[in-house]
Amino acid sequence: MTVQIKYCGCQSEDDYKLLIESKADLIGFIFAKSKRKVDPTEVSSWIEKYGKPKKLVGVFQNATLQQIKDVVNSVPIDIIQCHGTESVDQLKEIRVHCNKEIYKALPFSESIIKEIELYGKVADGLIIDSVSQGQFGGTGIPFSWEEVPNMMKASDGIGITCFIAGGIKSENVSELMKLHPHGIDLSGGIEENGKKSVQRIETLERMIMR
Ligand SMILES: O=C(O)c1ccccc1N[C@@H]1O[C@H](COP(=O)(O)O)[C@@H](O)[C@H]1O
Repeated sequence: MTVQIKYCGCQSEDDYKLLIESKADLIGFIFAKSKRKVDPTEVSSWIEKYGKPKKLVGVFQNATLQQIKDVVNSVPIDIIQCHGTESVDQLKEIRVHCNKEIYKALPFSESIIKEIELYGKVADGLIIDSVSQGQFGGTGIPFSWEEVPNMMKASDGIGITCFIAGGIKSENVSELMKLHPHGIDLSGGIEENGKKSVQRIETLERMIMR
């Protein structure tokens, strides 16, 4: 199976131009509290200007249904990524009201297989990310990847795509690829001075050889 690539944290018109030309399957925008947070109106203007050749993801963290609806009504995203402590029932409610695919980010922990089995029944995709110093999302720090094969097996068992996130970059992506993740999700690892970097993206994509 070909690995899916998601590049997240698109912050500017220049980032968007670069990412739509990349090998990414998915491009993510952060609508949660973050140094990468973007304004929906600005995002819409980039999409209008350059088109939408990739699937677009909106990232939220414990947002209210109304906050999510406000973004979905103004930006043509395909997927809502819930990157907080949203419950299974909240995901169901978001799906009913927003009519979009739902991805759930799960913090890597000892109970990750149980979490995959629980959330995999309601989400369309899962993202396993690291937690560092209470921060979840955009940490730039990888978790320990030994469990990746078991996580993929558990996700295969329920027929769901599972991405690995957290501190992935060209220097460590080969190690991760040997464990055959369904998808990889990167933000900081393709940035230089807070902007998406063509060199970093090209180097990473050479390592993946997709
Ligand atoms: O990137 C952020 O700033 C962010 C903020 C809040 C929630 C999620 C966020 N990003 C997600 O973090 C991972 C990748 O991060 P990194 O490669 O370690 O920098 C990815 O799932 C993004 O969607």
